[in-house]
Amino acid sequence: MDVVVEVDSDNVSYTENYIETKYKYEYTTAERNGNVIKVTPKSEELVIRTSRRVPKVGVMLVGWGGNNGTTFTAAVIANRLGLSWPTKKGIQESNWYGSLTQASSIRLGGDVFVPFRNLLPMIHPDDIIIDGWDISSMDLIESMERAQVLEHTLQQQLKQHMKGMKPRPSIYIPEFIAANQESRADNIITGTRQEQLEQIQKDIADFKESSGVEKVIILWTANTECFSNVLVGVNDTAGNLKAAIASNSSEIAPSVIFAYAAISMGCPYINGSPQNTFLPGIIDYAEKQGVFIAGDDFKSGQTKIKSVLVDFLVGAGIKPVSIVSYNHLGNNDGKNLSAPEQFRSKEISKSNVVDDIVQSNNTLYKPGEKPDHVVVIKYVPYVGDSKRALDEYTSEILMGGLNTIVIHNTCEDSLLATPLILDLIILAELFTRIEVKQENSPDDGYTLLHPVLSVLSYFCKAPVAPTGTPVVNALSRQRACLENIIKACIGLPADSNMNLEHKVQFLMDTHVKNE
Ligand SMILES: NC(=O)c1ccc[n+]([C@@H]2O[C@H](COP(=O)([O-])OP(=O)(O)OC[C@H]3O[C@@H](n4cnc5c(N)ncnc54)[C@H](O)[C@@H]3O)[C@@H](O)[C@H]2O)c1
Ligand SMILES: O=P([O-])([O-])O[C@@H]1[C@@H](O)[C@H](O)[C@@H](O)[C@H](O)[C@@H]1O
Repeated sequence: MDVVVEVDSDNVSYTENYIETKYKYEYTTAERNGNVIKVTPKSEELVIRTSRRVPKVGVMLVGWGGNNGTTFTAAVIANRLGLSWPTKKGIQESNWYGSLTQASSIRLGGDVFVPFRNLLPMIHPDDIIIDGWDISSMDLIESMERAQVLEHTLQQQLKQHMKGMKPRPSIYIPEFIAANQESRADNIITGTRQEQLEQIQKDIADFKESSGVEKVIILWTANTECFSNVLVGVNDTAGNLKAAIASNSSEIAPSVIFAYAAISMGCPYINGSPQNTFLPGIIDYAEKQGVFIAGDDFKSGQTKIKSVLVDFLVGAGIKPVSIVSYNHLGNNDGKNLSAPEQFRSKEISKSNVVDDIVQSNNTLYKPGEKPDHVVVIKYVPYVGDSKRALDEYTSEILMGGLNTIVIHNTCEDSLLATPLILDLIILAELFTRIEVKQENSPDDGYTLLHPVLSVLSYFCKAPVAPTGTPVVNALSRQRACLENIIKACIGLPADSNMNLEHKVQFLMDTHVKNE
C-alpha cells in the first residue's frame, strides 16, 4: 500500500522543485602498515537535492524482440491495464514481484516498513513508453509467442495492446554473436559503422519526437556478444573510439556503437549482458559527457543466490573450497550461449562474483587462494526459458569437517530479469535527478553521482564501478548501499542495524512500549 513519508527534521526541506537535505556522511578510511592498520573515522557535510518533478520517460530496448524485451513490454501493459487471467489454480492478477522498487520495502524505524517506491519521486511503471531495436523483424506479438514465457490466456489479452509494436532495424555484425543467430537477422541497418551510428542517433531523436518523452534510457537486452579486445589507439579513449567507428574498424561491436550513440544523445545506457561494452573509450566518453552507464549482466537467479550464499558462508567463517554451477536452458539466449565465445563472456561474469567476498577474508584464504569455481551452461531446447540451475557448494568447517550444499533452482529467466529491467530504468532515471554538493560550496557546486553508476550494482552479476574503486558483489551490501543512499536523500541516517534503542536501558525507556 502506498504511503506518504514525511520527515520531521530541520535538515530536510521540501521546496516546489526539490527535496533538499543536509546530510552528514560518515565513513572510515583504513591504511595497512605491516601488521598495523590505521583506521580513521571521517565525515563530510553534504547537501543532497532531488528534483521532485518526474519527467515523461521512454526506454529503447536493444533486443526488444527477445524473451526479456517482450516479457518486459507485456508486463508493463498488463500491470497498466490491471489484467488478470485464468490459470489451473484460479485467477492470476498482474504484479511486479521481483522488482525492488515496486515490491520490496525499506525500514524507516522500529518495525515500520514502507514500499521502496514511496521514499522518493520515481517513474511509475505504467507511464514508461517503450521502443527499441532488434535484428529480427518479428513484431512484438509474434515475438511474445516465440518467447513462450507468458501464459497463453494472458498473451491473448495482450495482443490488441501490442499491435504496431515492431522493432526498429538494428546493427548486425555476425562475428560478435553466435552463428546460430543468423537465421533471425532479417532486420538490419546496412552501411558502415559510422552510418549505423548515425541511424541509431536518428532513431533516438525520432523516438523522442514521436513519443514526446523528455528522457530516454537505452538498455541492452540483446544477445551476449564475445568480449572485445582493449586496443590502444582504437577503443582506449573517447577520441580513438570515435575515429575507430568513423573508419569502420572491425574491432567495434554493435553494443559499443549503441553505447556510443546513447552517450552522444545524453541517454543513460544500461548493459544487461556480460560482454565488455564499457571499454575504456566508452567510459572515457561517458565521463566527458557526464552521462550514466551501468551494468553488466542482469543478476537474476543462479548468480544472485551465489552472491548471497558465498557472502553468508565466508562471513560466518566457513570456507567454500569448491563451487560448481551448472545450468541448462532452452531459450534463444541459451542457443546463443552454446557458442564458445559467447559462453566465455557469460562464464566471466558468472565467475567473478565471489572474488571480492573471498579476498575479504585472509583468515580463510591465503593471498591469491580461491575456491575451485566452475560454471557450465548447456543448451537444452525443451526447457525453454525455464532455466534449471544446479549448484554444489563444498566448504571446509571446523576440525577438518566438510559441508556440502546442493541447490536445484528452476529460474524462469525472463520473469526474473524483467523486474530488474524495470528497476534499472526507474533508478537510472531517478539518479539523473539527484545532485550532491559540499555544504559550504555554492549552488553551482552541485554534481550528479559519477557517470559509472555503481549504485546499481545490486542488479548486475559483474558490476561496473568507477576506475580505482572497489567492486562489491555481496547482495546484502549492494542493497544496503542503494537503500541508504535513497534514505540519505530524505535526510535519514543509514540503517546501522545496531538498534541500540532496543538494547540500552535508558534508550529503551523511551522507545520500548511496556505491554
Ligand atoms: N535471466 C535472464 O534472462 C538474463 C539474465 C542475465 C543476462 N541476460 C542476458 O540478457 C540478454 C537477453 O536475454 P533474452 O533471454 O531476452 O535473450 P533473447 O535471445 O531472447 O533476446 C535477445 C534478442 O536480441 C536480438 N539481438 C541480437 N543481436 C542484436 C543486435 N545487435 N541488435 C538488436 N537486437 C539484437 C535477438 O534477435 C533477440 O531477439 C542476453 O544477453 C542474456 O544473456 C538474461
Ligand atoms: O541466473 P543467473 O546466473 O543470474 O543468470 C543467468 C544464467 O544462469 C544463465 O546461464 C544465462 O543463460 C542467463 O542469461 C543468465 O545470465
